[in-house]
Order: sequence, then C-alpha cells, then structure tokens
Amino acid sequence: MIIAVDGPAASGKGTLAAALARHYGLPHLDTGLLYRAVGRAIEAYSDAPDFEARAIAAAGAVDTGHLDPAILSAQPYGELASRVAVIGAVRQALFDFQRQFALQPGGAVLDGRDIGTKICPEADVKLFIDADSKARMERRARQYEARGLTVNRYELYHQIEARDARDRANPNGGFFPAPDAHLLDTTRLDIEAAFRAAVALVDGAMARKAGPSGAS
Ligand SMILES: Nc1ncnc2c1ncn2[C@@H]1O[C@H](COP(=O)(O)OP(=O)(O)O)[C@@H](O)[C@H]1O
Ligand SMILES: Nc1ccn([C@@H]2O[C@H](COP(=O)(O)OP(=O)(O)O)[C@@H](O)[C@H]2O)c(=O)n1
Repeated sequence: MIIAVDGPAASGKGTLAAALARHYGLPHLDTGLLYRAVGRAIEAYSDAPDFEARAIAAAGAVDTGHLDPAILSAQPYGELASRVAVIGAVRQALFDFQRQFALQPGGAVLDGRDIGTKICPEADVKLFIDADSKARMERRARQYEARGLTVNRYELYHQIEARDARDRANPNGGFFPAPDAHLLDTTRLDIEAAFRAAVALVDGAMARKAGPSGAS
C-alpha cells in the first residue's frame, strides 16, 4: 500500500505520515528533508549569481542515507528549501529517489507537497492535510520553543505565509491537492484525533478498493 500525504508547512503531515507508517508497518520518507538538504548544501551561496546552478549540482549529490531531521528542520533550511524547490532541474534530480522509495515492495508512506500529484499519482490513498495559518504558526512556534528557541510569533506567521505563497506559485511544483485526495483539516484536531481520522480515511479507501467481496 502506498500512502501519499501532502499539505502546507506545519500542517502536521510529517507527524501523521510517521504515525501512519508505524500503524501499517510501512517505511516512511519525509521528502521535505531532500529539499532542505539541498538548501543546507548551498547555504553559503544563497545570494550568489550561480545559486541555481549550485542548487542543481547539490540536488544531484544529496546523500539520501544521511538526512538528519534534527539538523535539517531548522527554520533557515525551510526557507532555502522553498527557494531551490522552484527550480525544475532540482525537482527532477530528486524525483527518482522518491519514486523508487514509493514503489518498493510492500509500499511506503511519503509526505511532502507533490506526492499525490507528481511523485506517485497512482498512490492507493492520498491525504491532503491542512490547518489554518494561525494554528500552523502556533504549532511551529511550540516546536521551536520545545528546542529552547525564542520565537517571534508575528515574524513566524509571516515567514510561513511567505513560504506557502512561494510554494503555491511554484511553476514546477504541484502544491495543490490531487483531485482524488482526501482533505483532512486538523485545525481543531489534536494529534491523536487527527491520527484516528487519517486511519479511518485510509481504511475506508482500502475497503472501497477491495470492493464488496473483499477481493482487490
Ligand atoms: N493535530 C495537531 N495538533 C497539534 N499539534 C500538532 C498536530 N499535528 C502536528 N502537531 C505538531 O505541530 C508541529 C509541526 O508538525 P509536523 O508534523 O512537523 O508538520 P509538517 O510536517 O506539516 O511541517 C510538531 O511539533 C507536531 O508535534
Ligand atoms: N515534496 C516536496 C517537499 C518539500 N518541498 C519544498 O521544501 C520546503 C520544505 O518542506 P518541508 O516539508 O520540510 O517543510 P514543512 O512543511 O515541514 O515546514 C517546502 O516549503 C517546499 O518548498 C517541495 O517542494 N516538495
């Protein structure tokens, strides 16, 4: 079974994808880490005239075996990730690894922005996770504060809005729900309630695929 989980920044898609992977015994790939790793690799060149060429080279050299969320989840890498993510050749360079991960025997859970639309349009179940901007800002703020960081909520809100806007305008992206995605708004759901709702959507979709006789 392949489960595609997409959604905007801090909607909770990574938390849900990891929990679904545990629940169904599937491997999980947080595809945002790939873009963040590219961003990190070219951090020193963020204003360089050859930023794009360097980003493309870095995307071809990402060490997919060492994607450390503890390092890559830092805020500046999210910004850089969304800048490199608009470059078509960067997305192309990261495509095969994601596609192979999705197609491994037994299936997988992937979360990102374009899993249900571009990476794995044939996924068995597609979830699009959303929450209003204020709730997402508050979640990210608490995440940073839990790491001992001081957060300016006003700035963070505008950073998230700006990144969402760049992602939505990405000409090479696919930052919209796939037509067959199940929308899950978690604004008023805690993590446990969101997980239960997601499991119900996955189980329902798989039962419908199996048909009345249970045959697939
Ligand atoms: N439904 C929820 N309610 C409250 N907090 C949540 C919920 N889902 C996730 N979180 C928290 O919000 C933060 C961002 O979640 P994360 O899964 O990393 O989002 P994303 O992968 O969409 O960026 C994390 O600290 C996570 O524990
Ligand atoms: N499949 C993906 C995943 C991430 N991205 C880009 O990478 C950035 C960081 O993604 P992320 O999923 O780690 O960010 P959060 O949603 O966790 O804040 C996003 O803002 C997108 O610009 C993408 O373009 N396609």
